[in-house]
Amino acid sequence: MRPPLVLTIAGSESDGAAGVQADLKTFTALGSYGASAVTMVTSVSPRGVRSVHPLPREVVRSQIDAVAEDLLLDATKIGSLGSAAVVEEVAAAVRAHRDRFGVIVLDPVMVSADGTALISAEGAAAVGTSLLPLADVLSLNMAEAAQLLGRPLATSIDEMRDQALALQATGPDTVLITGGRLPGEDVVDLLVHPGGTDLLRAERITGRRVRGAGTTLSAAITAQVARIAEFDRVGELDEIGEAGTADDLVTIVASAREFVASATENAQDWRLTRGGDGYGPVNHLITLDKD
Ligand SMILES: Nc1ncnc2c1ncn2[C@@H]1O[C@H](COP(=O)(O)OP(=O)(O)O)[C@@H](O)[C@H]1O
Ligand SMILES: Cc1ncc(COP(=O)(O)OP(=O)(O)O)c(N)n1
Repeated sequence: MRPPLVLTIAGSESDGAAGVQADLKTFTALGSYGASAVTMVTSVSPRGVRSVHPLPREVVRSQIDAVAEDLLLDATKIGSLGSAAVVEEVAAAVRAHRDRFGVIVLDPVMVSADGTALISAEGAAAVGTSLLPLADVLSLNMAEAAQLLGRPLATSIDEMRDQALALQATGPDTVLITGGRLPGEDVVDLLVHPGGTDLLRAERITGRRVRGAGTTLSAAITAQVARIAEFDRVGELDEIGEAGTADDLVTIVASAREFVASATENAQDWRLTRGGDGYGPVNHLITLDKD
Protein backbone atom coordinates (compact mmCIF):
# COMPACT_ATOMS: atom_id res chain seq x y z
CA MET A 1 0.00 0.00 0.00
CA ARG A 2 1.17 3.53 -0.72
CA PRO A 3 -0.34 7.01 -1.06
CA PRO A 4 -0.42 8.89 -4.38
CA LEU A 5 3.23 9.88 -4.91
CA VAL A 6 4.22 13.14 -6.55
CA LEU A 7 7.51 14.90 -7.34
CA THR A 8 7.92 18.62 -7.82
CA ILE A 9 10.97 19.91 -9.69
CA ALA A 10 10.90 23.64 -8.93
CA GLY A 11 12.42 26.60 -7.15
CA SER A 12 12.35 27.39 -3.44
CA GLU A 13 10.35 30.55 -2.73
CA SER A 14 11.16 31.89 0.73
CA ASP A 15 7.80 33.38 1.73
CA GLY A 16 5.90 30.19 0.93
CA ALA A 17 3.34 31.62 -1.50
CA ALA A 18 4.67 29.87 -4.62
CA GLY A 19 7.45 27.49 -5.67
CA VAL A 20 8.29 24.21 -3.96
CA GLN A 21 6.76 25.36 -0.66
CA ALA A 22 3.36 25.95 -2.28
CA ASP A 23 3.61 22.71 -4.24
CA LEU A 24 4.29 20.58 -1.16
CA LYS A 25 1.49 22.22 0.84
CA THR A 26 -0.92 21.68 -2.04
CA PHE A 27 0.08 18.05 -2.49
CA THR A 28 -0.44 17.49 1.24
CA ALA A 29 -3.81 19.26 1.28
CA LEU A 30 -4.97 17.05 -1.60
CA GLY A 31 -3.78 13.78 -0.08
CA SER A 32 -0.57 13.10 -2.01
CA TYR A 33 2.89 12.35 -0.66
CA GLY A 34 5.21 15.04 -2.04
CA ALA A 35 8.89 14.70 -2.94
CA SER A 36 11.00 17.56 -4.28
CA ALA A 37 14.02 18.45 -6.39
CA VAL A 38 14.95 22.10 -5.82
CA THR A 39 16.17 23.91 -8.95
CA MET A 40 16.89 27.39 -7.61
CA VAL A 41 16.63 29.45 -4.46
CA THR A 42 14.71 32.73 -4.49
CA SER A 43 14.61 35.29 -1.68
CA VAL A 44 11.10 36.69 -1.74
CA SER A 45 8.78 38.60 0.55
CA PRO A 46 5.24 39.75 -0.20
CA ARG A 47 6.81 43.03 -1.35
CA GLY A 48 8.72 41.33 -4.15
CA VAL A 49 11.71 39.25 -5.23
CA ARG A 50 15.13 40.15 -3.73
CA SER A 51 17.33 37.59 -5.46
CA VAL A 52 17.23 34.52 -7.69
CA HIS A 53 19.94 31.85 -7.59
CA PRO A 54 19.68 28.89 -9.96
CA LEU A 55 21.46 25.85 -8.49
CA PRO A 56 24.29 24.04 -10.30
CA ARG A 57 22.83 21.56 -12.81
CA GLU A 58 24.50 18.55 -11.18
CA VAL A 59 22.85 19.35 -7.81
CA VAL A 60 19.45 19.38 -9.52
CA ARG A 61 20.18 16.16 -11.43
CA SER A 62 21.30 14.35 -8.32
CA GLN A 63 18.02 15.11 -6.52
CA ILE A 64 15.90 14.05 -9.49
CA ASP A 65 17.82 10.81 -9.98
CA ALA A 66 17.65 9.95 -6.27
CA VAL A 67 13.87 10.34 -6.25
CA ALA A 68 13.07 8.87 -9.67
CA GLU A 69 15.33 5.84 -9.27
CA ASP A 70 13.78 4.78 -5.97
CA LEU A 71 10.29 6.23 -5.51
CA LEU A 72 7.25 4.92 -7.39
CA LEU A 73 6.02 8.24 -8.79
CA ASP A 74 2.47 8.68 -10.07
CA ALA A 75 3.00 12.20 -11.38
CA THR A 76 5.63 14.93 -11.63
CA LYS A 77 5.26 18.68 -11.72
CA ILE A 78 7.97 20.79 -13.35
CA GLY A 79 7.88 24.47 -12.32
CA SER A 80 10.47 27.24 -12.14
CA LEU A 81 13.92 26.25 -13.40
CA GLY A 82 16.01 29.45 -13.57
CA SER A 83 18.64 28.73 -16.19
CA ALA A 84 19.12 27.03 -19.56
CA ALA A 85 21.61 24.63 -17.96
CA VAL A 86 19.03 23.46 -15.42
CA VAL A 87 16.32 23.16 -18.11
CA GLU A 88 18.60 20.95 -20.21
CA GLU A 89 19.58 18.84 -17.17
CA VAL A 90 15.95 18.30 -16.16
CA ALA A 91 15.07 17.33 -19.73
CA ALA A 92 18.00 14.89 -19.83
CA ALA A 93 16.99 13.37 -16.47
CA VAL A 94 13.40 12.86 -17.66
CA ARG A 95 14.48 11.42 -21.01
CA ALA A 96 16.80 8.97 -19.24
CA HIS A 97 13.84 7.32 -17.41
CA ARG A 98 10.68 8.80 -18.96
CA ASP A 99 8.53 5.93 -17.64
CA ARG A 100 9.49 6.67 -14.01
CA PHE A 101 7.94 10.14 -13.71
CA GLY A 102 4.29 9.26 -14.29
CA VAL A 103 2.17 11.99 -15.84
CA ILE A 104 4.26 15.16 -16.32
CA VAL A 105 2.60 18.53 -15.66
CA LEU A 106 4.73 21.45 -16.85
CA ASP A 107 4.15 24.97 -15.46
CA PRO A 108 6.86 26.98 -17.23
CA VAL A 109 7.28 29.84 -14.76
CA MET A 110 8.96 32.83 -16.38
CA VAL A 111 8.20 36.00 -14.43
CA SER A 112 7.13 36.66 -10.84
CA ALA A 113 4.03 38.71 -9.99
CA ASP A 114 6.24 41.77 -9.32
CA GLY A 115 7.77 41.54 -12.81
CA THR A 116 11.10 39.93 -11.85
CA ALA A 117 12.39 37.46 -14.45
CA LEU A 118 12.70 33.98 -12.92
CA ILE A 119 14.52 32.45 -15.89
CA SER A 120 17.05 33.72 -18.43
CA ALA A 121 16.01 34.29 -22.06
CA GLU A 122 18.09 31.24 -23.10
CA GLY A 123 16.37 29.21 -20.38
CA ALA A 124 12.93 30.21 -21.64
CA ALA A 125 13.92 29.18 -25.17
CA ALA A 126 15.23 25.84 -23.86
CA VAL A 127 11.88 25.17 -22.13
CA GLY A 128 10.25 25.45 -25.57
CA THR A 129 12.66 23.16 -27.38
CA SER A 130 13.56 20.59 -24.69
CA LEU A 131 10.70 20.36 -22.17
CA LEU A 132 7.45 20.97 -24.08
CA PRO A 133 7.88 17.72 -26.06
CA LEU A 134 8.20 15.75 -22.77
CA ALA A 135 5.12 17.17 -21.02
CA ASP A 136 1.69 15.52 -20.90
CA VAL A 137 -0.07 18.57 -19.48
CA LEU A 138 1.02 22.19 -19.91
CA SER A 139 -0.46 24.70 -17.45
CA LEU A 140 0.60 28.32 -17.93
CA ASN A 141 -0.60 31.91 -17.78
CA MET A 142 -1.12 34.16 -20.78
CA ALA A 143 2.25 35.90 -20.45
CA GLU A 144 4.07 32.57 -20.37
CA ALA A 145 2.17 31.33 -23.44
CA ALA A 146 3.05 34.50 -25.36
CA GLN A 147 6.72 34.28 -24.37
CA LEU A 148 7.04 30.60 -25.33
CA LEU A 149 5.50 31.26 -28.73
CA GLY A 150 7.24 34.61 -29.32
CA ARG A 151 3.83 36.24 -29.87
CA PRO A 152 2.11 39.25 -28.27
CA LEU A 153 -0.07 38.68 -25.20
CA ALA A 154 -3.47 37.32 -26.26
CA THR A 155 -6.22 39.93 -26.04
CA SER A 156 -9.23 37.67 -26.62
CA ILE A 157 -10.43 34.12 -26.06
CA ASP A 158 -9.90 33.40 -29.77
CA GLU A 159 -6.26 34.41 -29.50
CA MET A 160 -5.87 32.32 -26.35
CA ARG A 161 -7.28 29.34 -28.26
CA ASP A 162 -4.87 29.89 -31.18
CA GLN A 163 -1.96 30.02 -28.76
CA ALA A 164 -3.11 26.90 -26.86
CA LEU A 165 -3.39 24.95 -30.14
CA ALA A 166 0.06 26.14 -31.23
CA LEU A 167 1.50 24.95 -27.90
CA GLN A 168 -0.35 21.62 -28.11
CA ALA A 169 1.31 21.05 -31.50
CA THR A 170 4.72 21.12 -29.76
CA GLY A 171 3.98 18.02 -27.63
CA PRO A 172 1.61 18.17 -24.64
CA ASP A 173 -1.81 16.55 -25.21
CA THR A 174 -3.47 18.97 -22.85
CA VAL A 175 -2.84 22.71 -22.60
CA LEU A 176 -4.43 25.00 -20.02
CA ILE A 177 -3.94 28.76 -20.48
CA THR A 178 -5.12 30.64 -17.40
CA GLY A 179 -6.82 33.95 -18.01
CA GLY A 180 -6.19 35.86 -14.77
CA ARG A 181 -4.78 38.73 -16.86
CA LEU A 182 -7.64 38.97 -19.38
CA PRO A 183 -9.92 41.77 -18.11
CA GLY A 184 -13.59 40.93 -17.52
CA GLU A 185 -16.13 40.23 -14.81
CA ASP A 186 -15.39 36.51 -15.02
CA VAL A 187 -11.97 34.95 -15.15
CA VAL A 188 -11.79 32.52 -18.07
CA ASP A 189 -9.26 29.71 -18.44
CA LEU A 190 -8.98 27.87 -21.74
CA LEU A 191 -8.37 24.12 -21.89
CA VAL A 192 -7.38 22.35 -25.10
CA HIS A 193 -7.31 18.55 -24.89
CA PRO A 194 -7.61 15.58 -27.26
CA GLY A 195 -11.42 15.76 -26.98
CA GLY A 196 -11.68 19.43 -27.96
CA THR A 197 -11.66 22.82 -26.25
CA ASP A 198 -13.35 23.89 -23.01
CA LEU A 199 -13.79 27.37 -21.57
CA LEU A 200 -13.73 27.32 -17.78
CA ARG A 201 -15.37 30.40 -16.28
CA ALA A 202 -15.44 31.58 -12.69
CA GLU A 203 -16.46 34.75 -10.93
CA ARG A 204 -13.43 37.03 -10.57
CA ILE A 205 -12.37 37.41 -6.94
CA THR A 206 -11.60 41.06 -6.28
CA GLY A 207 -9.71 42.51 -3.33
CA ARG A 208 -6.24 41.75 -2.22
CA ARG A 209 -3.57 40.96 -4.85
CA VAL A 210 -2.74 37.26 -4.88
CA ARG A 211 0.54 35.52 -5.60
CA GLY A 212 1.04 31.86 -6.36
CA ALA A 213 -2.37 31.07 -7.88
CA GLY A 214 -0.81 29.58 -11.03
CA THR A 215 1.66 27.50 -9.01
CA THR A 216 -1.11 26.22 -6.77
CA LEU A 217 -3.31 25.36 -9.73
CA SER A 218 -0.67 23.27 -11.50
CA ALA A 219 0.25 21.58 -8.20
CA ALA A 220 -3.42 20.75 -7.60
CA ILE A 221 -3.74 19.31 -11.12
CA THR A 222 -0.66 17.14 -10.49
CA ALA A 223 -1.98 15.91 -7.13
CA GLN A 224 -5.38 15.03 -8.64
CA VAL A 225 -3.76 13.17 -11.54
CA ALA A 226 -1.78 11.14 -9.00
CA ARG A 227 -4.89 10.47 -6.96
CA ILE A 228 -6.63 9.03 -9.99
CA ALA A 229 -3.60 6.88 -10.78
CA GLU A 230 -3.79 5.58 -7.19
CA PHE A 231 -7.53 4.79 -7.44
CA ASP A 232 -6.85 3.04 -10.73
CA ARG A 233 -4.07 1.00 -9.13
CA VAL A 234 -6.30 -0.29 -6.35
CA GLY A 235 -9.32 -0.79 -8.65
CA GLU A 236 -11.50 1.88 -7.01
CA LEU A 237 -11.96 4.35 -9.83
CA ASP A 238 -15.76 4.23 -9.32
CA GLU A 239 -15.39 5.99 -5.98
CA ILE A 240 -14.29 9.24 -7.56
CA GLY A 241 -17.22 9.64 -9.89
CA GLU A 242 -16.61 11.18 -13.30
CA ALA A 243 -12.86 11.55 -12.87
CA GLY A 244 -11.35 8.37 -14.19
CA THR A 245 -13.37 8.43 -17.40
CA ALA A 246 -12.29 9.77 -20.78
CA ASP A 247 -13.05 13.26 -19.43
CA ASP A 248 -10.43 12.88 -16.74
CA LEU A 249 -8.45 16.00 -17.37
CA VAL A 250 -11.43 18.28 -17.81
CA THR A 251 -12.78 17.08 -14.46
CA ILE A 252 -9.38 17.30 -12.81
CA VAL A 253 -8.74 20.85 -14.01
CA ALA A 254 -12.24 21.96 -12.95
CA SER A 255 -11.69 20.56 -9.48
CA ALA A 256 -8.19 22.09 -9.23
CA ARG A 257 -9.67 25.49 -10.15
CA GLU A 258 -12.28 25.16 -7.43
CA PHE A 259 -9.51 24.35 -4.95
CA VAL A 260 -7.56 27.50 -5.96
CA ALA A 261 -10.70 29.65 -5.78
CA SER A 262 -11.54 28.46 -2.23
CA ALA A 263 -7.91 28.82 -1.17
CA THR A 264 -7.90 32.39 -2.56
CA GLU A 265 -11.22 33.36 -0.94
CA ASN A 266 -10.20 31.86 2.38
CA ALA A 267 -7.01 33.95 2.64
CA GLN A 268 -8.61 37.28 1.69
CA ASP A 269 -8.47 38.52 5.29
CA TRP A 270 -4.97 37.27 6.04
CA ARG A 271 -2.44 39.97 6.94
CA LEU A 272 0.96 38.28 7.11
CA THR A 273 3.26 41.28 6.77
CA ARG A 274 4.40 44.00 9.17
CA GLY A 275 3.38 46.76 6.71
CA GLY A 276 0.16 45.05 5.65
CA ASP A 277 0.69 45.65 1.93
CA GLY A 278 2.12 43.62 -0.95
CA TYR A 279 0.88 40.44 -2.52
CA GLY A 280 -0.69 37.78 -0.32
CA PRO A 281 -0.64 34.00 -0.63
CA VAL A 282 -3.62 31.68 -0.98
CA ASN A 283 -4.44 29.30 1.88
CA HIS A 284 -2.98 26.09 0.44
CA LEU A 285 -4.07 24.13 3.49
CA ILE A 286 -7.76 24.99 3.15
CA THR A 287 -8.80 21.32 3.08
CA LEU A 288 -7.24 20.85 6.53
CA ASP A 289 -9.23 23.73 8.08
CA LYS A 290 -11.48 22.45 10.82
CA ASP A 291 -13.73 25.58 11.06
N1 LIG B 1 -9.12 37.33 -9.61
C1 LIG B 1 -9.31 36.03 -9.75
N2 LIG B 1 -10.46 35.45 -9.32
C2 LIG B 1 -10.67 34.12 -9.44
N3 LIG B 1 -9.76 33.28 -9.99
C3 LIG B 1 -8.61 33.80 -10.45
C4 LIG B 1 -8.31 35.20 -10.35
N4 LIG B 1 -7.08 35.41 -10.89
C5 LIG B 1 -6.64 34.22 -11.29
N5 LIG B 1 -7.56 33.26 -11.03
C6 LIG B 1 -7.41 31.81 -11.32
O1 LIG B 1 -6.17 31.39 -10.76
C7 LIG B 1 -5.50 30.51 -11.65
C8 LIG B 1 -4.14 31.12 -12.04
O2 LIG B 1 -4.38 32.17 -12.93
P1 LIG B 1 -3.39 33.31 -13.39
O3 LIG B 1 -3.55 34.47 -12.48
O4 LIG B 1 -3.67 33.54 -14.84
O5 LIG B 1 -1.96 32.64 -13.22
P2 LIG B 1 -0.58 33.14 -12.53
O6 LIG B 1 -0.79 33.12 -11.05
O7 LIG B 1 0.41 32.11 -13.00
O8 LIG B 1 -0.30 34.50 -13.10
C9 LIG B 1 -6.47 30.32 -12.84
O9 LIG B 1 -7.27 29.16 -12.67
C10 LIG B 1 -7.32 31.56 -12.81
O10 LIG B 1 -8.59 31.35 -13.37
C1 LIG C 1 10.23 29.90 -7.15
C2 LIG C 1 9.00 30.47 -7.76
N1 LIG C 1 8.19 29.68 -8.47
C3 LIG C 1 7.07 30.20 -9.04
C4 LIG C 1 6.76 31.52 -8.89
C5 LIG C 1 5.57 32.15 -9.55
O1 LIG C 1 4.44 31.46 -9.33
P1 LIG C 1 3.01 31.88 -9.90
O2 LIG C 1 2.05 30.96 -9.32
O3 LIG C 1 3.08 32.01 -11.36
O4 LIG C 1 2.75 33.19 -9.17
P2 LIG C 1 2.80 34.69 -9.51
O5 LIG C 1 4.12 35.13 -8.93
O6 LIG C 1 2.68 34.90 -10.99
O7 LIG C 1 1.60 35.12 -8.78
C6 LIG C 1 7.62 32.30 -8.12
N2 LIG C 1 7.33 33.59 -7.94
N3 LIG C 1 8.74 31.76 -7.57
